[in-house]
Amino acid sequence: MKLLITGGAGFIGSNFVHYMLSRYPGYEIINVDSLTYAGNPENLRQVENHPNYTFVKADIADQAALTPLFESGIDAVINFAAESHVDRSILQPGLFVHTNVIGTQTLLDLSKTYQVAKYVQVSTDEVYGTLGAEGLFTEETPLAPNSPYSASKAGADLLVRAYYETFGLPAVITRCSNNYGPYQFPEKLIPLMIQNALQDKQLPVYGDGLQVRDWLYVEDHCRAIDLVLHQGRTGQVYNIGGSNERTNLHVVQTILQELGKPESLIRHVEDRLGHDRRYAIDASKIKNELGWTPQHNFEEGIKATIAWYLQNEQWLEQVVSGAYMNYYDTQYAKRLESK
Ligand SMILES: NC(=O)c1ccc[n+]([C@@H]2O[C@H](COP(=O)([O-])OP(=O)(O)OC[C@H]3O[C@@H](n4cnc5c(N)ncnc54)[C@H](O)[C@@H]3O)[C@@H](O)[C@H]2O)c1
Repeated sequence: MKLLITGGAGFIGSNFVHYMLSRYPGYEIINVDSLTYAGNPENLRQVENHPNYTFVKADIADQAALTPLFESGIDAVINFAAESHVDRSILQPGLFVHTNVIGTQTLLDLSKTYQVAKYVQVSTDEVYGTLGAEGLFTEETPLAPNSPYSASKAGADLLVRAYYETFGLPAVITRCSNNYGPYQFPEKLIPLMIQNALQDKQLPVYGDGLQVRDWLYVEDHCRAIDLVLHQGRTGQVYNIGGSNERTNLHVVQTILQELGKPESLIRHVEDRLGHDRRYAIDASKIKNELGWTPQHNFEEGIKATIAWYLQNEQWLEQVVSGAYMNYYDTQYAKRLESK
């Protein structure tokens, strides 16, 4: 089987490339990634010489660059490539429309033209908007995105649906909750807090920190996508979530405890604009239909994640020293000063 994976140099994509090459050594994998600040070739160093792995640096919205890859015969596309950080989408919505909407539409067109057998769109629970204290997102929950990021992902999901309905493209959508684990860029909550705590820097927590997220260890997400790729019914949406609801504050406190650092490092900062209060997933469809179950609970997964960052401090230093991270740090510094 020949797979085109996009965004494979990012957090979830690189975990998926590792997962697939070890689970299906005979599969051929082409990884297309434009290497934005979030894409890091170091994430794939261990597999770069694998005989069945090819890396292609390209923008998923660049049809001319992608056409020869599709001409070479692709069985399935798994689209991870995205601008993925909500805070950045508030600063630069246009970039999110370019990659998440136009990029997806470009992949859909090529998948249609070259008749790929399966197209998997990796989406997010954020397209459903926010929940109150009760309830869960099901696949029937109406889309109500609140950030430019989630709006661009919802736009992509609607295009995928339209290509299935209009052209019969064999497409399927997954909507997953918050992931954590190795290779996550340290602008996202868990690696950012680990990194700051290790350096005895303040840990900026938005608002009261009582926003709830449903955390899933990245390997469990990879296994879910593997099942959807091979067995998921086309035209369907599958929610993926770990039933690990935790407040952001609890997550930060857990990291501090694990690292033996004081809670006095926590600094509450002005809340994110339009910050969703609670996400929680009903994953019964993928569990009942495809037999998926998460294998990692939060307590064990967060320990493994912290251990990985401790063992890979060089990786952390390398990504943090990038210009974009410094730019981003200054945004945080401004927020801290504004309090
Ligand atoms: N991280 C999460 O918790 C989470 C949860 C649910 C769904 N998702 C979705 O999963 C996917 C992967 O998320 P992630 O956290 O790994 O993101 P990430 O930001 O870590 O990685 C994104 C990757 O896409 C690449 N990319 C960006 N723009 C591109 C373009 N125009 N052309 C080609 N490559 C481009 C980047 O270089 C990077 O390697 C995204 O689609 C995201 O919406 C993420």
